[in-house]
Amino acid sequence: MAAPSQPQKSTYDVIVIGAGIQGSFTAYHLAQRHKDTLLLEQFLLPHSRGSSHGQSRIIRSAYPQEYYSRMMPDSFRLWQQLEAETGTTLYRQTGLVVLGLPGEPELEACRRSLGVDEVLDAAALAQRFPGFRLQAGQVAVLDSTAGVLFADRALRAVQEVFRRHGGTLQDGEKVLHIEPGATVTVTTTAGVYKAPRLIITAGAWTGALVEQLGLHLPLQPLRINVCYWREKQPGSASSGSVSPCFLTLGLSQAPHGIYGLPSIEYPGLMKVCHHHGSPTDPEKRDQAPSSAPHPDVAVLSSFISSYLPGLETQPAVMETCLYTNTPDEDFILDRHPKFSNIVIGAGFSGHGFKLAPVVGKLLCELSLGEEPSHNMAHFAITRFPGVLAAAQ
Ligand SMILES: Cc1cc2nc3c(=O)[nH]c(=O)nc-3n(C[C@H](O)[C@H](O)[C@H](O)COP(=O)(O)OP(=O)(O)OC[C@H]3O[C@@H](n4cnc5c(N)ncnc54)[C@H](O)[C@@H]3O)c2cc1C
Ligand SMILES: O=C(O)[C@@H]1CCCC=N1
Repeated sequence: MAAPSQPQKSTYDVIVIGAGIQGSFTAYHLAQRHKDTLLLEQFLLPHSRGSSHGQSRIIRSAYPQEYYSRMMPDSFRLWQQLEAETGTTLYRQTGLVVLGLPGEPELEACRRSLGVDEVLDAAALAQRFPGFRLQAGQVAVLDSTAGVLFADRALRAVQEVFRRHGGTLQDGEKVLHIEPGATVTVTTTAGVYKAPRLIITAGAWTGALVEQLGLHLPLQPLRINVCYWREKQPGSASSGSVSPCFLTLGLSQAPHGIYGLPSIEYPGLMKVCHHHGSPTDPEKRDQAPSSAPHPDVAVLSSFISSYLPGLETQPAVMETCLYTNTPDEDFILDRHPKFSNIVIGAGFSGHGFKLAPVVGKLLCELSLGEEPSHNMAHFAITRFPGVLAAAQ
């Protein structure tokens, strides 16, 4: 006979909506500060419907924008802390090469962000990493700190520590309504909860959730094809032990950028993706016909023939994932302009995973009314005009 069910607890110090990597790290920091925290997730965990699933993500210090590169030491430190707390390996150092043209402003900014850097020309790159072929005049900047984060494992680890610190994670429970006020009331498919503070980290669903709070954020969800490409000779081009991650900056063949990771999750298959996708509604992402032409795959095939000749030019595996882009591709980490006890973390624009430990810390600090530990100027909601035009 089932035990009689406990009356459901309904009041917390903080409620966090969305248990992707950003919401989970936010909840982790709150629980470590002894805040009684409820983390709500609409899908049963683990799931592959948002942005944080899959085996791998790039972590790197090289960033064209110094406000991200300055956060990276803190982020590496917090990832290591999570590894120690859970006794799991979450990161493999592989190095990363940034491919571009010498003098190109973003590439030069990346070089500066590294402090000490190493620049390889086509011949030096081919000698060091035989899988890569640069075109004449192009160079590669080497970030030796970079590597691969084991994404699914990391998400499990951070949620495990959150729970260990007394946090409550309820999955399969979708937030339907948010009532602002000194006490915020959150109604889900299963209950009603109250807290003096709310944090929204709902990924591609954030735009719709904050609309009901009178906020129109310029967030564009994109459907991304995650492509894996087979090595012509297994082990030749891209083995995880000898090959770095890469990304392109400012190459005319790939204006949005292309990035890749060595064969780690699927032996013999290298992950190479376009840093762009097609606009989508997260509720309708499965309705895209599978036979639709994939212009990004054509871009990738052409790039692979030129730059990674050891790979076959048709993808062996294709999965999907979501980006949520802002117009400037900078994050949104801010309080609601009218309801200061509601904090929003969104718009990670396809590069937020590596920084999630810091994002979580900043959202926790904002919510608790503390001085944020990094410069927040680039993440303000007010950089977008007219967001409150529809305010209640
Ligand atoms: C293909 C791909 C490659 C990437 N590569 C890199 C990389 O190499 N390096 C890097 O740093 N970053 C990378 N990123 C970006 C990174 O993965 C994302 O920035 C990050 O995962 C965003 O996390 P999130 O928590 O904001 O979103 P999500 O993981 O989508 O989490 C939001 C959660 O909120 C839940 N939710 C939404 N609405 C509700 C509701 N009403 N009620 C309850 N729950 C709700 C959702 O179900 C979801 O689980 C990549 C992203 C993709 C797609
Ligand atoms: O954030 C990252 O490092 C990756 C690679 C470059 C494009 C987006 N994500």
